Amino acid sequence: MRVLVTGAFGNIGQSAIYELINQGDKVRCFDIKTKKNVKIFKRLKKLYGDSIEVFWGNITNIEDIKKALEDQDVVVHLAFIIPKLSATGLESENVPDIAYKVNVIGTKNLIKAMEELPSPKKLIFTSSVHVFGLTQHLEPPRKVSDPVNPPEHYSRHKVECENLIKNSNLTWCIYRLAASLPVNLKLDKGMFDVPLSNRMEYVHTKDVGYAIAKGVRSEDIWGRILLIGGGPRCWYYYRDILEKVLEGIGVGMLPEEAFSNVPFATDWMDTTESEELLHYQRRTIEDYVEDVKRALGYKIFFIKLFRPTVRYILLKRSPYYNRKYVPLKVLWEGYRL
Ligand SMILES: O=c1ccn([C@@H]2O[C@H](COP(=O)(O)OP(=O)(O)O[C@H]3O[C@H](CO)[C@@H](O)[C@H](O)[C@H]3O)[C@@H](O)[C@H]2O)c(=O)[nH]1
Repeated sequence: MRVLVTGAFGNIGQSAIYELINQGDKVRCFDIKTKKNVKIFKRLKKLYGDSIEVFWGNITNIEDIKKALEDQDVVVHLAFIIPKLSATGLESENVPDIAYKVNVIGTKNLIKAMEELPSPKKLIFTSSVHVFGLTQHLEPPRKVSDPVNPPEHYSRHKVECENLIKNSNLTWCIYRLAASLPVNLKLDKGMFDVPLSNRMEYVHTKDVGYAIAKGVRSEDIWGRILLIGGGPRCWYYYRDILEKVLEGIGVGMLPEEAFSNVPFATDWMDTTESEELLHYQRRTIEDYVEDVKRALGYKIFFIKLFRPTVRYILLKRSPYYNRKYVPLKVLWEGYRL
């Protein structure tokens, strides 16, 4: 199959490309031409040869999309400005107008361009658990039949896009993703915005890529909204996820007072249907930590060596950590080489 992937060089995009090519599909990547994306494409081209091509373009320009759509069978639409750990370096909540243009107008353009084709194509769109809103007071897990209640620009954009897609004449499937962290993890101050006691389902980016690749070839997913998460064994509190990652890379867990206590829009989800259809739940958070360690390589030695300094720098980035001086005990906690 020929698959057009928008936002191909982001976190989920790169995982999807790998799995699509692995199952024998040809991938056309649609993304903005930045230095970083050009570098990623060069690396992927070396690995995948004729199975991959690129179409540099802007999702806000419908003519770019029309050209990219030629001869494709399925579209996987990932291009979006997300709230945290965004590949673009922009965060939807800081630049809501720019984000709206890319997220909603971009999706509108894509739908319009696809609808104008002689035979409209299939579309997989990645939405997010965020659309359920702040649900910590409700009994988990979230079900697909639960109402949406988007609390921020990003999830309002997702709900608007979901509705546009549902009301289109395309053959569509919507994947609402749980928290899926990139393997090349950057620890930025956004990590402090989630309360440690917040429920959060984890899903490995490679498993999302696998679910997308399986979905492209599936007969059964169309017309459905699927909740895509790691399943009950990946039902965590944010504290568990963060602790595993920070311990794994040698930084060590940071004190509770550095974190927000305003609830965050993540939760556990009922993924029974998606797992039955796609059989994608293959990895756990432990696999992720190993992947992050591998990606960091020798840098882990230096993180461990300079652990108190790294902890100091991180804590000073927290908008919630009000202490003028970070106690030595906090900085040196768990230090060993
Ligand atoms: O105008 C733009 C802005 C962004 N992008 C690309 O979109 C991708 C976004 O990637 P990233 O920021 O790493 O996001 P992901 O973690 O991959 O986000 C995926 O998963 C999210 C849910 O977790 C969804 O909201 C997103 O749509 C989906 O791309 C990148 O390649 C960007 O270059 C564009 O093509 N055009």
